Parts: sequence; structure tokens; C-alpha cells
Amino acid sequence: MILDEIIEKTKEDLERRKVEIPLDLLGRSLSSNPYAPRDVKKYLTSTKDEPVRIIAEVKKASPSKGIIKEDFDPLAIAQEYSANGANAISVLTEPHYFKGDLEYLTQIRRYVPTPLLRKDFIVDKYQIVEALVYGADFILLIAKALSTKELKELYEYALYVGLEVLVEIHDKEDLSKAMKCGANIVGINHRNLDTFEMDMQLCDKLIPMIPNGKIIVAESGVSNTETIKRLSSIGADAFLIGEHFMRVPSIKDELETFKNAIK
Ligand SMILES: O=C(O)c1ccccc1NCC(=O)[C@H](O)[C@H](O)COP(=O)(O)O
Repeated sequence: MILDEIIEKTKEDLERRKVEIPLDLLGRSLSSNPYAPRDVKKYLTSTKDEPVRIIAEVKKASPSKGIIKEDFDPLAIAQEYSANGANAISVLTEPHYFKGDLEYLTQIRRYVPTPLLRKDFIVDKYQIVEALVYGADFILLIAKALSTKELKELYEYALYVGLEVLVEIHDKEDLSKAMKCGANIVGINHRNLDTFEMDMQLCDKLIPMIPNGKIIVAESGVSNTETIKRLSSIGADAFLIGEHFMRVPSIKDELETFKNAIK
């Protein structure tokens, strides 16, 4: 199972990083951290004036597609997203399967004003402190990868250090975990992270089960305005889009089209 494999590798790497830079040392660098996390909820909540919110992803590769973008310049991509109306930017930091890097967060945070998501497989408080130190505003927690207790502990720790959390779900059990931890931002991932199968009808099943007042993010496989219009009409606030933006000839044109899907 690919998700288990990624988590296993993540834990191995983590043990090494914890020896290289122990948590207290990592935490100490926060006293000189120039980047306070922004409150991302206001950036991701759909409003009458700006109904479609976009989290645009900086994504070089993935387990399902291999290398997606050969000539990959994370800063240039993030600058283009920011200049053309992305409400947040998702930065993949997992190195083995997505060819990401934690340093991308810092590079982008230095020059780009848009809020940043650390998109990784977070299983430990150490990674949350890293997210803060490297310049993220919010993190991803994948319900499928964590027990209810782990999810709640990591969620509360993230909020405690000032980071918001996107809690990702794929089925009813995940949703139940997300609600138990009190998630405010719920991401519905159309992609099954073990089989890579896409279920573009998943929001239709899960959104009606989510209590009012939550910010809902539709994740993966979004590549046209019809999907954005349809999912917005049933309650999606925001859309997390990676591969599609990596492959289009003009990010500017595509972002503009998606942002104006509802008028
Ligand atoms: O993208 C994958 O192949 C993948 C495989 C296993 C675990 C996670 C995976 N992707 C992470 C994501 O959730 C997506 O990068 C994100 O939702 C954007 O999806 P897309 O627009 O389809 O690139």
C-alpha cells in the first residue's frame, strides 16, 4: 500500500532529522523567525464577492504520475500563482515520491505574500515545528494516515503553535475522525491514496454529512470550470489543484478562468 510505504519512509527520514537537529534546537530558531503564520480561514472561505477560492499546488512529481514537470522552478511557479489570484499555495515538501523539499517553503515565503500550506505526510510534532520554522501558514493532516487520538493531538498542537490545519478525508470514517478533532477546514480528496482511483462524485456523498460552518476544500483531479461550478453549487469553498496547473501552457489564463467560473 503506497500510503503506508510513504509514511514508513517519512518516519525513517524523521528519525534522522531529529538526531541532526533536536527539537529544542529547531524550536530555538523560532525566536528569530520573521514569519508569523497568517489566519488562512479568511483566505479560504467562499464569499459572494469571491466565491471560488483556489489552493494552487507546486508539484514536481507524484506516486501516481511520476515526474509531472521536468523544468521545475518552485519559486517562479509560486510567484505566478500569487500574481494571478491564488488564495493559498500548497508546497509539497515530501522528497522521495513527490520530489519536494522543505527549503521550497522558505524560498517561496521570502518572496511571495500568499499563505502557504506545508503538504506532506505529517505524523509527528517535530514536522509541525519544521512547518513553522520553514514558513508555512497551515499544514495538512491526513485522517487515513492517523488514529483519531494521533489526529487530535497533532491538530491541537498545530493550533497551539499558531498553524491552521487542513484535515483531509476520503470516506465516512475519516470524516468522523475529522469531526472528533474539531477540524474547521476539511479537505475531501477525490483520490484514493492507496489505489490512486479517482471518485469525482465523492463531494456529493460527503458534503451533506459535514456540519455547517466548516470550510470545505475539494482536492485532486480538478481540471475544468464545470467541476468547479458543480462542486461550488453543493458547498465547496476552495479547490486544491496541482497537476492540472503544472501541465497547462498558461497558469495565468487557467487561474483567471477558474477564479471567474461563477459570476
Ligand atoms: O498525487 C498523487 O499521486 C498522490 C499519491 C499518494 C498520496 C498523495 C498523492 N497526492 C497528494 C494530493 O493530495 C494532491 O497532490 C493534491 O490534492 C492535488 O491533486 P492534483 O490536482 O490531482 O494534482
